[in-house]
Amino acid sequence: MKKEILITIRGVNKSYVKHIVLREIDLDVYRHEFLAFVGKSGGGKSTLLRLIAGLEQPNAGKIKQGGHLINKINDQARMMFQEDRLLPWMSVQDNVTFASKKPDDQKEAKKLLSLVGLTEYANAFPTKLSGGQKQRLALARALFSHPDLLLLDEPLGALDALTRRNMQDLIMKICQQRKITTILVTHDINEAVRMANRIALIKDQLIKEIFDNPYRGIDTNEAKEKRALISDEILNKILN
Ligand SMILES: Nc1ncnc2c1ncn2[C@@H]1O[C@H](COP(=O)(O)OP(=O)(O)OP(=O)(O)O)[C@@H](O)[C@H]1O
Repeated sequence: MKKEILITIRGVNKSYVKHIVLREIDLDVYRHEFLAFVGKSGGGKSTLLRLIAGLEQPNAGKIKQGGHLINKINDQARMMFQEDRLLPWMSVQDNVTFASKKPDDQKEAKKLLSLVGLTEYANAFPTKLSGGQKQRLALARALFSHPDLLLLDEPLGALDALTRRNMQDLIMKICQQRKITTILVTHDINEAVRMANRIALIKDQLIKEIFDNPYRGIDTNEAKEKRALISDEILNKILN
């Protein structure tokens, strides 16, 4: 089956003052894929994500989604961050709908809260939620307007190992079910290799290499071993 391209990035450079963060970035993102960006801290992963989100503009080159130039905030995309960015004065359900009272929005919010396992907290305030529950609510909010593209900037970084793993599974399941193209920035190479079908290594301001990962989301011993090998290879390439 021919893969459909959702996003094209061509010849993108990004600098801050005289500090070059990204250069000569060429990348196609396929519709419905799960792509991860990995690399050293400060290497430009979040910058590339913000460029795709239209929160920043490149100094040179073009980014297009569905053929349209991203030259302002990308309204087809939603982002999730390490911090939950919830609105503490609104109920859990209002955080999903941004306090819209339209019956269809309420219905969709209920569906999303059920999907992320927060139905019983719909009328509570976010302060009642644990860290993991807050990130589940942030996920529900990001999914609210049926985005084509989900941009995840280290959203699981502050969670404990078990909660993190459950969130990884939930995100993978929902993105697959809802056919959402997803790009994840993570420090955790094992997480990238567990979740993504392609992993792009950003190094020396470039996309150095893209690793295909046919073993994502499979929990057999063989798949785990193959993923461990891919993780090792990526780690070696980051370090050398
Ligand atoms: N708004 C900004 N103004 C100036 N410099 C910036 C700005 N945003 C990012 N940078 C710089 O660009 C470089 C890349 O930052 P970026 O956050 O993209 O890296 P990263 O790979 O996501 O890092 P980390 O994994 O630590 O989050 C860093 O040196 C950072 O200091």
